[in-house]
Amino acid sequence: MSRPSIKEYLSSNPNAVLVLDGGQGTELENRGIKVANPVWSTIPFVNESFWSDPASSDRQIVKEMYEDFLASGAQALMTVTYQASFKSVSENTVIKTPDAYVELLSRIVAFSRECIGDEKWLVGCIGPWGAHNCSEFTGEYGPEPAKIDYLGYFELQLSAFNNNENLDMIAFETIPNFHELKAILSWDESLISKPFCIGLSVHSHGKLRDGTSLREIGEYIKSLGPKLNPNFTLLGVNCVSFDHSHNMLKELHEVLPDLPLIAYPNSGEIYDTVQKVWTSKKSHEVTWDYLVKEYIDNGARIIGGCCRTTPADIKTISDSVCKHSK
Ligand SMILES: C[S+](C)CC[C@H](N)C(=O)O
Ligand SMILES: N[C@@H](CCS)C(=O)O
Ligand SMILES: [Zn+2]
Repeated sequence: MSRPSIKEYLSSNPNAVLVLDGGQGTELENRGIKVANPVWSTIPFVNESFWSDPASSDRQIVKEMYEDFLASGAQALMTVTYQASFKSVSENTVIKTPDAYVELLSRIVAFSRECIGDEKWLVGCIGPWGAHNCSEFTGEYGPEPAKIDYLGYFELQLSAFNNNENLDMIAFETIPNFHELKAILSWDESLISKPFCIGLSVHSHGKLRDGTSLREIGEYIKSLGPKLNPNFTLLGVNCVSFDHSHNMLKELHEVLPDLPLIAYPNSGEIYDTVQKVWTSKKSHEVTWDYLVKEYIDNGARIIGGCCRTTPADIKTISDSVCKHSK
């Protein structure tokens, strides 16, 4: 393998800041793939022609998307598996069995690795429990969120990613509910056996979508002490309001000053979960350059973009990372 472990790289290069790619799902949508369906951005891969037809246009589109993110300066790139839980896939596609599902994930990871080459880090993306019913921007997980079987929901995707050497890190993304976060943080090395990060889904007013304060989350993580899985590598925010994201990072950094952070906000648009479209009201009171500096000043070690951010945004981020990191 020609690349170092991402966790070791971050710890032995304490001033390095890595650039992550942008919102793959919405970027695929920009390029003509219809992602408004129950498995969202994973849709191109569930069609057998993606694998059997070398001239498949979807195959070309995914390849070109990765090429453009790489050309923009991304050093860590994500698999397009946000809504690829076994539940979402088996209930909504022709892929029904655990074996066929694990084979699908293995094909996606191998294809993504082929697209990005051996030098870059590949991050296995896992969306939250709430992705399957579109509650990732509300955190409303029903009357008994503590009783949801989170492990049962994530287990197959997680073990497939743990066992895949093409993946350098696992990212739990857009986590909106404190019970879900606590469940993930309770899993030891036998359940998450490679470096992992967690992106929180935070309201623009600065609380987790379910109302928990970031301070309480930070205090909870501190209270876990040595019980924390040593593979837990970064905490941060993703798919949050562009204009408010730096305040969230600041609050996390204040309570967890030694923990590497990750930040990748969305474009500032709002997702309509019924129509599955983004409102076009993009609000940018600040610039990427301002945000990148604020993120770095507040402990960010990986910076990128989430939904509706494009290769052009990643190029801007990459330039600002060069300018502001030491
Ligand atoms: C806009 S993405 C982050 C989420 C997609 C949503 N779970 C849906 O199914 O429409
Ligand atoms: N990283 C995901 C979206 C998370 S909200 C994707 O773009 O597919
Ligand atoms: Zn997003």
